[in-house]
Amino acid sequence: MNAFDLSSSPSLEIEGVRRAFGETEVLRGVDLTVRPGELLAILGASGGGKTTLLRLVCGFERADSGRILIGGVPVDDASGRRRIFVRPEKRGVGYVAQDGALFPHLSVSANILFGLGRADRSGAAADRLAAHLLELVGLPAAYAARSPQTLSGGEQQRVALARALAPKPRLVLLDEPFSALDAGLRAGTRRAVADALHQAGAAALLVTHDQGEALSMGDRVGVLRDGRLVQVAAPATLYRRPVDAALASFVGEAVLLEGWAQDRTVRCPLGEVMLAPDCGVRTGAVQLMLRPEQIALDPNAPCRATVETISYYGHDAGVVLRLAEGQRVSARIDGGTGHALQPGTMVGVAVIGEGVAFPVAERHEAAVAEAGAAS
Ligand SMILES: Nc1ncnc2c1ncn2[C@@H]1O[C@H](COP(=O)(O)OP(=O)(O)OP(=O)(O)O)[C@@H](O)[C@H]1O
Repeated sequence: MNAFDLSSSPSLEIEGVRRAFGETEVLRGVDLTVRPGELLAILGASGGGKTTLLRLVCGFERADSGRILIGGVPVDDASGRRRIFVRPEKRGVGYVAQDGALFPHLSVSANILFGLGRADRSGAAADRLAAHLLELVGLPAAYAARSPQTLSGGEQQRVALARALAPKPRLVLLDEPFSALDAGLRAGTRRAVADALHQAGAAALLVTHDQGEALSMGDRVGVLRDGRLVQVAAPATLYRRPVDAALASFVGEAVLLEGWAQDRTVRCPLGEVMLAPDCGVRTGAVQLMLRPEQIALDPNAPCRATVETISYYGHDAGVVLRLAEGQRVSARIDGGTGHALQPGTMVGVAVIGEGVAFPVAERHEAAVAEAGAAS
């Protein structure tokens, strides 16, 4: 077994946690479980309470109510009569900050071993441990003697992860760990960090405002909104089956159209669109949600639209189409086809696959029903 195989490490449980600063309630009842060995990404807007959540788990903040358990052991319990609060250094949690926060006056190796007891920080065993951790995060063992300033930002973040893993924590917390990296370094560093965490078997909670990061790294992704987790699901489920229209737009680009649902189809300005079987929508006024890659240009399609704008990205292109009834929809199409398009061109528009529908509030329902009956 790998010396850093922590797959038996227990998970994190957060139960009904609330935290306010003055009058502002930042977390309003958060419930979450991180399974052993799982990388769970929390996606939320800036100022939404992501860092506060991590600080609560670390023990840098205290919950106003609710409980936090690490490995089944309560570390912060404000739910009962007896207040429990375990100090940060006793929680067995590793932390990777936004900028890595490496000590510039220490070597890479000394940084990695910093969190260990004095006796474990020197000698042949310490050197082997540093080399092993460097290998785990995908860096050459020769980096041990280097100074952090001589490393790229992405390499520094890998060293920060190696440091967080050195004391074999039960849980690693990552607070927007790639936000300071440029796009070129970000993708590779994300992959290296996710691989190292999985190899170490460490459970991890990562917070980010970057949906691409959350979807690509998380085994599951939770969306924090208005102080609550509105959905926690596998990345593909979150993308394909968001629980509401606002979440659909927050997690990727969404095409939202008003329509009327009946018998697993929605009648909308794009024609009749099939609904996913697990959509669970009853007959009535709905907002139909499709993703831009589900909107295809098809000369034979009866639904017609005018090309308004084309954004060419090379491998693909984003096209804004105006339907006959005036609604705008975004399509993501093949780059070559997009390059050949001209604004003002009339095209046929078809839908690929099934949509998801959200019931609209009752006050809209009457108006949409009326429009549906008239068409
Ligand atoms: N110690 C504090 N005292 C008062 N207000 C605080 C404190 N810590 C956080 N807040 C406030 O709580 C809210 C949430 O902050 P937090 O840092 O948790 O958000 P975030 O989602 O991590 O944001 P970002 O993505 O911008 O880092 C903010 O409005 C912030 O100003």
